[in-house]
This record gives sequence, structure tokens and C-alpha cells, in this order.
Amino acid sequence: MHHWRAIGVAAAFTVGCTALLVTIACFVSWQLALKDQRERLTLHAEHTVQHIQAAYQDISNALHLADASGFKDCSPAHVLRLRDITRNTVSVDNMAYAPGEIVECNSWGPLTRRLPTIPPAFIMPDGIGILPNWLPSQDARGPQMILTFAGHAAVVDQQRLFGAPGGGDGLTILAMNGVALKRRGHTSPGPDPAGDVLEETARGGGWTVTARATPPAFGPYLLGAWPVLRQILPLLAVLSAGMATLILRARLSPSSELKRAIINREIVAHYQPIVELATGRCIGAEALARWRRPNGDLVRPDAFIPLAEDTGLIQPITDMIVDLIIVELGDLLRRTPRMHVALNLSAADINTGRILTVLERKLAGTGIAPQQIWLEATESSLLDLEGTHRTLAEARRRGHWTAIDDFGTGYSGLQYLQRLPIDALKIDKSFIDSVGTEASTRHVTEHIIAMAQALKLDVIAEGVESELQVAYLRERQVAFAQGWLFSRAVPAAELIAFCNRTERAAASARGAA
Ligand SMILES: Nc1nc2c(ncn2[C@@H]2O[C@@H]3COP(=O)(O)O[C@H]4[C@@H](O)[C@H](n5cnc6c(=O)[nH]c(N)nc65)O[C@@H]4COP(=O)(O)O[C@H]3[C@H]2O)c(=O)[nH]1
Repeated sequence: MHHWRAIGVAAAFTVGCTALLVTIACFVSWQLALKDQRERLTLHAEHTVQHIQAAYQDISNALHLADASGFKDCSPAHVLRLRDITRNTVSVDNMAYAPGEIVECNSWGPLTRRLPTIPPAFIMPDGIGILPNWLPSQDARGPQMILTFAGHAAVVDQQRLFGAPGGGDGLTILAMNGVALKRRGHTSPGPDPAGDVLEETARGGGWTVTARATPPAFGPYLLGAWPVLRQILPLLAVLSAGMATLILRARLSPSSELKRAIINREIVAHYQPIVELATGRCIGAEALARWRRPNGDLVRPDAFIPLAEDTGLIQPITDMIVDLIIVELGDLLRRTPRMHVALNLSAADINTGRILTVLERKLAGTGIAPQQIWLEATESSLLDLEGTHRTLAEARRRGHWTAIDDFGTGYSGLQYLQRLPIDALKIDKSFIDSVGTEASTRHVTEHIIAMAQALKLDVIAEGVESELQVAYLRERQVAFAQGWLFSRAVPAAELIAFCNRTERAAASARGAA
């Protein structure tokens, strides 16, 4: 179920990621298109400036030629001269003579209707006046530009003047020397009233030209780009699926699952009672970690403690068990000072001694005495003898009891035991199992008990499952035991009930005696 959910998440991730990648690709290509348009706009403005400069040179020559001709009378010779100049100047459509308030003649001859002159919008440094946006009539030719000098005027097609190469594609010249330009088909100068616009300005030879374009909006651009996008879509989907697989693998790896379990506080503690064989009373319990999965399954420590030890996750687990002991058994321990809880330590906890400061910090102010927390080190984890010695000695100095767990499964001999600062020894279940059997280990069991007693260590038998084993242990003065015969590892509430029950039973046995 858990995996199906993860696969569902991965599928959703793939779709989401593909959509995101498509959006990013579209956005980036849209931005590139805008950048490209901006560059073309700049180029267009620069070309226009160059074009105007060249055309202006021509027009200026034409005006100076007209002036130099000396004609000021609109005589046929004057008109002929104007016609000649017009024909020989590419940019100029017509030449006129207007020394006062009306235009007197042009290259076609004297004017038959009265046409008043209009003052220029601005004057260039060389004295030529310029009037853009002149519409002689509502004819289809569009706005004209009039350049005047010493009574003569040159009429120029404004659109042709600004029709520099590099234009097109919706690029237009918006203004010249600060004057907004009318375009063909537009009745008023200036930008379109709505929408985003891009504008770029270029300067040169006394001319300032602003070019303008309407950039494509994101939505319409996408529609245009869809055929290309469709081609790369499978590639993006494969890329997303690859990423989803990698993430899924990392998420489903046992160590990341365990890490998540720790963060989600899925690690819980069960407690197995330790009983005094002489009275049957509960004298304490061993805290044993369990992993309660979100679906309620309880995972045994053998399935995750080795992984936790390998991946450095054992220390947060130990800390979590300490927290649980304080919260769940705090009341019991405060009420019954002779009771203890045994905490399993990992090799890392023992070698570094870190657990001692953790315990000191966590126990402070709880009313739980250090001697109520027994520290168990498995025999197989005692690799670093010096570190172990230091930590166990310091633990005892702080008041904790120390015990060797699973004794007999490693290679420790009497000499080794003698040197370790410990209070108790737990005999591994495999030796207790041999009691009453013909197994060769049964002699070792005898030997371990004798050895522990010789060293004046408390002995706790682990994995006691039968009365026969109890009788055997009693006979050899083994004081304490734990095992399924008494109780399995149970949640805190059941442990407390078990201890109360054994306490009442022991009291009534004492009363009866
Ligand atoms: N068949 C049988 N089994 C019995 C009987 N009595 C007790 N047991 C089991 O024997 C194990 C005793 O714990 P252990 O030797 O410390 O061995 C523990 C301990 O080494 C490790 N462990 C458990 N909790 C922690 C922890 O919080 N930290 C560390 N570092 N190790 C832990 O995992 C090991 C296994 O723990 P569990 O699976 O809980 O298994 C427990 C307990 O449930 C019995 O009569 N019959």
C-alpha cells in the first residue's frame, strides 16, 4: 500500500514536473523571442538614423541648389529648375517656393489655390526647418515631411524616409527628435493605446529616432510555439520520469524510510519485565525498540537496529527511547525507587560516551534517579575496550548501573570481565535454552553463572520460557530473570499492570507466610 502511494506520488510528480519543464521551456523561449525582438528594434532604429542622415544630406543639397539658382519669381525657368532638382533627388517628391505666408509655386508650376505655409516643428543646426506629419489632403499617400530653407521647401514622403532596411515585423518608428510621427493609415501620432510595447532609441548626426514594436503576449506565443514544443515533449517526459525514479528510489531506500520513521516518531518502546526469582516481583524492565509503521504493523528491532547502527541512525533512536522511558514510565519510577529500566546501548553510544550527557540532560528535573536507568552493552559491541571502559566507569560514577547483555555470545573470558566496570551480567537466551537438555552448552551455562558469582556480579537470565529453567536458576542462586514465561515485551500500561499484579501477589504470599 505504502509503495502504491509512492508510485502514485511519482506519477503525479512526473506529470507535474513535465508541465513545469514545458512551462519553463516556453517561458525561456518567449524571453529569448523578446530579446531577439529588442535587438532587431535597436538595429532598426540605428538603420533609420543612418538612412535619415543620408537622405537629409540629399535634401539639404537640393534646398541649397534651389537657393543658389537665384530664382525668386516662380517664373517658368524657376519652376523648371525646381522640377529638375526634384527629378534628380531621390528622396524629394516635390519642391516649392514659399517666401512668405503662402506657397507661390512648386515643381509643377504656380499654385492655382491658396496654400498657407506652416511653421516648422524644429530647426536643424544648419538652419533647415523641419515639419513632419503634414497631410496636404485626405489622399492615400500618407503624411509628408516638409524641409524648408531660405524660402524653398522640399516635400518628402515621411513613410519612405523611415522605411529603412531591417524594419517590418511590426517594427515602426515612433518618434523623431522628440516629435511623434504619424504613420500611414493612422490619424494620430503616438503609440497604440493598449498593450505592452518595446521601445529602443538610436542617435546620430543630430537625429534621435525611437523605434517601437508590440511584443507577442505569452499565450499567443505559446500557440505559435506548440508544434516545436510537441516535438520535445516526450524528451521532457522521459527526463521527468527519470528524476521521479531517482527520487522514488531514494525515498524507498530502507535507510531513508527509517530516517522518516524517526522524524515521524514511529519508533516506540515496549518493555519486558525483569522479575526477582525469589519473590516473583517485578524489579524493573528492559526497554526494547519497536517500529510502528503507519499501517499499524510492528517491526522487530532485529529488522532495523543493525541498519540504524550502520547508517548512524542508532543515536537518535537511543535518544527517542530515553524520551519514551521518561514520559511513559516516569510516574512508576518516581513512585517505586527500587525499580529500574534497562536501556540498550549501541557500540557508537558506548564508544563515544555521548549517551551519558544525553541522559544527564534528559533526566534533570524528572525525579528519576540515575541508578534507575541501567545501561546495557551487548558483548559483541565491546570492540573498543578502552572507550568501553571509560564510558562504563563514567556511567557508574554518575550512578547508573551497567550490565553486559547477551553474555556468552562473544569471546569475553573471565579476565576480560574482571577488568570491566560492570554491575550485572545478562546470560544470553541460547544458554538458558540449553537447561534441561543434552546440549553441550549446558556446561557453559553452569560456568557462566559461577564466574559471574565469583566476580560478585548480579546475574539476570534472559529468555526464560519454562518452570524447569526457573527451578534450575533458583537452585544456582540466580537472582533475576526475564522471559516469555513471565511476560513478553509489552506497552508501558501493560508493564505497569504486570508490576502491580506481581507486587500484590508477593504481598499476599508474604501475608500468608
Ligand atoms: N524467544 C524468546 N525471546 C525472548 C524471550 N524473552 C525475551 N526475548 C527477546 O530477546 C530479546 C532481548 O533483548 P536483547 O538481548 O537486548 O536484544 C535486543 C537488542 O540487542 C536489540 N534492541 C532492541 N531495542 C534496542 C534499542 O533500543 N537500542 C539498541 N541499541 N538495541 C536494541 O534488539 C534485540 C532484539 O530485541 P527483541 O526482538 O525485542 O528481542 C528481545 C526480547 O523480546 C523469550 O522468553 N523467548
